[in-house]
Amino acid sequence: MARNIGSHYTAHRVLGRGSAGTVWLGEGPEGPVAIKLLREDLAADPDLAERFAHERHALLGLEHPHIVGVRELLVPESQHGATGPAGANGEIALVMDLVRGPDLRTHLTRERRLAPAEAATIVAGVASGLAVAHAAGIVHRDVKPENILLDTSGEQPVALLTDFGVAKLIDEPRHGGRSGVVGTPDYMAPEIVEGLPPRAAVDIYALVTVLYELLSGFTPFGGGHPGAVLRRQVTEQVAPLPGLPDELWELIQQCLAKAPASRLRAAELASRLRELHPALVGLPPLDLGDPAADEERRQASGDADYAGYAEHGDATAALATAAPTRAAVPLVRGAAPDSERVTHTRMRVPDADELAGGAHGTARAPRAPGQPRAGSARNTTAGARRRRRLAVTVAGAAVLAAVAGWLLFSGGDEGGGGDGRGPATEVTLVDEADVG
Ligand SMILES: Nc1ncnc2c1ncn2[C@@H]1O[C@H](COP(=O)(O)OP(=O)(O)OP(=O)(O)O)[C@@H](O)[C@H]1O
Repeated sequence: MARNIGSHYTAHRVLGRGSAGTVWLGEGPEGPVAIKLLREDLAADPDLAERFAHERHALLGLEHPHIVGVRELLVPESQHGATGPAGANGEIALVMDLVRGPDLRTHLTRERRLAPAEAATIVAGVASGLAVAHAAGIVHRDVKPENILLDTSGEQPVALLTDFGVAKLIDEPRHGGRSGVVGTPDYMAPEIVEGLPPRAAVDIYALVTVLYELLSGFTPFGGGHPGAVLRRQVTEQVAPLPGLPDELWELIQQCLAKAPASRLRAAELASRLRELHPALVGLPPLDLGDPAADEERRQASGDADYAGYAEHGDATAALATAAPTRAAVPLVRGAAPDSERVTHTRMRVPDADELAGGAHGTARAPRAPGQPRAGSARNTTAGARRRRRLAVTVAGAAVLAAVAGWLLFSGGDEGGGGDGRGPATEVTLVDEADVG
């Protein structure tokens, strides 16, 4: 049912849901738009509304061919002061350019692996958008395939990064309150796990993790329990992908360096990928085996919905019929899932004995390059439809450091069940719903 958003916009139908809210297909004075309505509990937080209002210029000022433009920001009347228009009914809404096409997750789920030239083009575009944001002092903090949209309305698909600044705004500590770390473990740079403040290099790490995933069909350190994923981010080296040109592989390794300063900057990443592009043209997707799973995945991803995006003449209708393919995935503090298909798991803070107990059971069987990690939800067909994300809320940096230490020294890829002790740290594990 249509609803009014502010005085100029109408939301018609849901395009998709994320952890922070729901994205609607809407209409404004200048035509179709996408409207992201923040969850009610977030919008009701006066501090958060204030932060959004405060960041109005940054959010609205980011303009780049590879960034989804934010046209308007609506915040509750009492909060916005003289900074901009009010959202109706106490809502916080971001009015965005409507992108006519699937997100990169949907595309990758269907294709399983992309040809190196296509992957490089997508990532180079997003990197050039990041370069502009970083130059403006804005770190995205949640780069992942779900936040990269593919505009398929032109001759060539164009990748656009969305959700700029939202993770940061939601994650900022309340006055005198708890600080938090929000993210998606598979894309989380090691320095975040170690409790350092996220700088531009975390976006590079996440984006090149996306590049690796586009090429291989899996993330370098994904699979198993989120705690194990975070531990690998800090301790493991990335496994090589056989068949990649050396220069591309070297670039990937450099950008997945544990030390943030060793990574390329966004503009360098974009230009290096563009320089490499001619050598990548014509290379097929990596052959890492398992064609039966490829076909199953393609069917499970819903060819009919996807085909709708390719109809340039009626892209908006295609968007409408394809939505929503995934359910809410709470990543954020106090997330209240609005889907019945999500689950939560809690992981407690280790006690002193466990922290002192050191490593046990961390050894994993060696994995041939390209082979799925044992126990990896991501790398099974079912796993393609059930993705895991994580919210880590900590009561201060000291607790985060303890958790990081525990992640480093505790064992077991599937461990982490809690017994209710140590409520200071909460890890919320969410299984994303079936996209089929
Ligand atoms: N500007 C847009 N134009 C068209 N569709 C959009 C736009 N922004 C978001 N969407 C659709 O809405 C869905 C939900 O977006 P949203 O940003 O809320 O969540 P997410 O990024 O998938 O998850 P999370 O916020 O939990 O990381 C996206 O997957 C995408 O399909």
